[in-house]
Amino acid sequence: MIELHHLNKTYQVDGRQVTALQDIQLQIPAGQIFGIIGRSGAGKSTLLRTLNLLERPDQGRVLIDGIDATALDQAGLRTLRQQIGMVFQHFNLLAHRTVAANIRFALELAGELDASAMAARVAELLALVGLTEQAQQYPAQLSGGQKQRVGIARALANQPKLLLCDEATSALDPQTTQAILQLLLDINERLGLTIVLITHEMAVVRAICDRVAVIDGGSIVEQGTVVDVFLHPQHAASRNMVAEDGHAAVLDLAGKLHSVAGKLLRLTFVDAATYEPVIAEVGQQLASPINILQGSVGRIKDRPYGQLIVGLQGDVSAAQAAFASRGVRCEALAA
Ligand SMILES: Nc1ncnc2c1ncn2[C@@H]1O[C@H](COP(=O)(O)OP(=O)(O)OP(=O)(O)O)[C@@H](O)[C@H]1O
Repeated sequence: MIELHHLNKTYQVDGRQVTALQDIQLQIPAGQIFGIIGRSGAGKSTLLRTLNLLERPDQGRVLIDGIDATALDQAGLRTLRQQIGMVFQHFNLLAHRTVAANIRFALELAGELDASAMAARVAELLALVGLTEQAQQYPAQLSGGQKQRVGIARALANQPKLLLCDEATSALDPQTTQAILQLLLDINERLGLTIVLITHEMAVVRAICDRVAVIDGGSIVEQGTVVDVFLHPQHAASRNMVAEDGHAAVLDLAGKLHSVAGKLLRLTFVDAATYEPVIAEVGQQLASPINILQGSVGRIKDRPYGQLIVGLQGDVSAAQAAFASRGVRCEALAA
């Protein structure tokens, strides 16, 4: 478990103060994939770097499994950092070392294994990220996705309990992004390690995260499960992020449907309800037609969801009760 308590960070730029982090309060459960999403300049990198104290907060505490990282001496910090791997947007590989030697470098720095143990560990890591065949190639001979696989293998070399990902897929095309996200998901499930990632894309959060915090202007403006934040964003910054992931219509439609007769409802289906003929059943039960006006379906991590705006001629409370009894959230919207 990682706990951030009242973190503040200000930079001095040309004699003026730039607030990068403002009273950050976060709890990141062990074993989860936790996303921090925000626009450029929101404070994501600064926040991520406070987790391994690459950036020291001006105020506040960073607790990792109950240990206050901000109070550690240099030796304590070195030990802590060995338990934290980091993956970078631009890979940060050593150009003159082969793939295997790039991964081995992390083991050499830790200095805990002899040569044969290092070779065995490197082979294991290459297999984990699917690069056994490329072991003797140099970074310049690799695709972006392969470079990031090396970056991930290197970050995992010393068996960290926490992996920090700094826009790990932002330099990759959409297909490669999906492959790298699946690799991170696989690693999280197989090794049980906690992953904290920063991104400016809700699609990344939706694909693999369990929980998400939205950062805006250096403050956390919203946090929760991805299902809650994605389907019911409360803050304007979160709504914009969701909208950019192609979910705008359902979120913003309500105000544009003045001409529709009846009441407007937003229905949210998650998991099993997604596959049931709920609309038809409720329409029959209430003996009033339900008119589908707009909709969106997809997946949040491994969970199917659907969100519909419907028009209803009948009684809203009865409809809400009927939908609730079938596991569907139903909100009345102001038309
Ligand atoms: N070393 C620094 N010196 C001065 N100002 C900084 C420094 N690092 C960050 N900042 C400022 O702090 C604020 C937050 O920056 P940060 O890099 O954390 O944001 P970000 O959300 O990661 O942005 P991006 O997605 O563009 O990387 C910005 O206003 C930035 O200009």
